[in-house]
Amino acid sequence: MALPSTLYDKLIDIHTVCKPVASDQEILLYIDRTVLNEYTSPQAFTGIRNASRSVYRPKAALAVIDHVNSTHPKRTTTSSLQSENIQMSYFEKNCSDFNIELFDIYHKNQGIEHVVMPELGLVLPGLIIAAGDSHTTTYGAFGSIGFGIGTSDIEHLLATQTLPYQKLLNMKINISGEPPAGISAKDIIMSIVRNIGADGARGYAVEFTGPAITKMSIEGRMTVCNMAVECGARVALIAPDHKVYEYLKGKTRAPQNEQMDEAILYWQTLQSSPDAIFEKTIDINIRNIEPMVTWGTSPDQAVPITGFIPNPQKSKDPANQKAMERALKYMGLKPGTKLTDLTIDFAFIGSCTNARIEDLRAAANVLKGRKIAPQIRAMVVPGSSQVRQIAEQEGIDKIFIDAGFEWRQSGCSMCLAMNDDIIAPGKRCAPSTNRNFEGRQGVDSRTHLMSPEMVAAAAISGHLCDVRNMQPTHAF
Ligand SMILES: CC(C)[C@H](C(=O)O)[C@@H](O)C(=O)O
Ligand code: SF4
Repeated sequence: MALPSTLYDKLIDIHTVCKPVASDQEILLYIDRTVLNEYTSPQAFTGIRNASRSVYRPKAALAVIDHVNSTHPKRTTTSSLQSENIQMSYFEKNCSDFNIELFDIYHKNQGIEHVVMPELGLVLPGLIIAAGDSHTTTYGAFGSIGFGIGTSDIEHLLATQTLPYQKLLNMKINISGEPPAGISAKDIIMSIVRNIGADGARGYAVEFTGPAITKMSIEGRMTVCNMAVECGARVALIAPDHKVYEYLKGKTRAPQNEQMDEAILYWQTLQSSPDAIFEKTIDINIRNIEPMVTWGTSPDQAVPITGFIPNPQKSKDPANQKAMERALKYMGLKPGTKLTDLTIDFAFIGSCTNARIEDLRAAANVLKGRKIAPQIRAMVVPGSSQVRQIAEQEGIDKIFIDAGFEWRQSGCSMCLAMNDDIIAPGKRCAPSTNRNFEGRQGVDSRTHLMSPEMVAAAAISGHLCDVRNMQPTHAF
């Protein structure tokens, strides 16, 4: 009889090509798929070229332009900056030289890699997907192991379809309780990150379990797994269930017909054994959580919207006290200020955390028939060109435009400001993204992370605001 083991251990086991030898703790792991972007892949391709190697399984890779491209509503050869064009054309050359399928900015499937992969059905339960981007953890929503790798690992992966890998410990985060009305998956993961800290899950593969997860949509689960990396988890996992199978049915790149039936039979076996051992278990009840907002420069520096800017003097840990003081200074904030008193300059709905169609619908529910505050610049950057198209079919673009938002093309955009979507120094932004590091949205920019519904509410009122006080005017 097989030993009890976690889903993570089982998947790593199935993919192990070689066990560690002697004192070396690393195993050699088979990787099923990867997704490449123009920003983290160039050196990997250069390395392969310099060593006269080829890509071992080009069909196991998909390439997407997302990080640096312009999101200007009209896509032309001149809409991006010159440096961006150079990066994009080098990527195009690499993909064509090594036979890798590429979605360039004119392709109907272009978008943020972590939105594109699932929507095509390329993320399947039981797969291991490694990619040059830390938010590859998103794929855990499908019971797939996804993790981020550096550029030399991308080279190794492309050349061999394997990676040397150090196994992680197992952590279970069990989420119980009914979420109160007006609470989204983003609020749940933000409150977990706040609770366990920015490195609370460092060294662990986290499996999320519990009734709140079972009830959550696949999009919500993606948001949770996406942000799990913000508490240090290199792998996030949710055991696949019927919602995953339903989501995948009919997706262009997913198995079709009998192959799908067969796949589901296998996927049903992908569960942690009931008596599996997790090195750490955390129980979180979400019965009382509130919409969350970050006040500082790390995703764990967050408070409920009904709260106040915290006082570093109250922290017992001197290192934390210092970090809080620095964050307050950078953010231009004073302890004791009411969160809802903070006025904003920008509102941004985008990123691989919260720019799927479900997120756009949720924000549009709040915005319909309302106008954003006059001093604010607001933009929606759909997670993918497909999301953009669906939104246009549903008339969501009009709701955003009527409210005063710019309706842009897809990309990472203002999530990390590598193109020309940049927040000016000292300005405050309410985005639906996942990182609020210093300079993340532009030099000296100030970021308050929140859910897309909360971004919509902030854009309307001109300051941080509790979306629960703003009745939706519409429901999709
Ligand atoms: C640019 C890339 C290396 C980075 C990541 O790995 O996550 C980016 O996508 C981010 O979100 O910070
Ligand atoms: S949208 Fe943001 S978090 Fe996601 S891959 Fe792009 S830069 Fe990274």
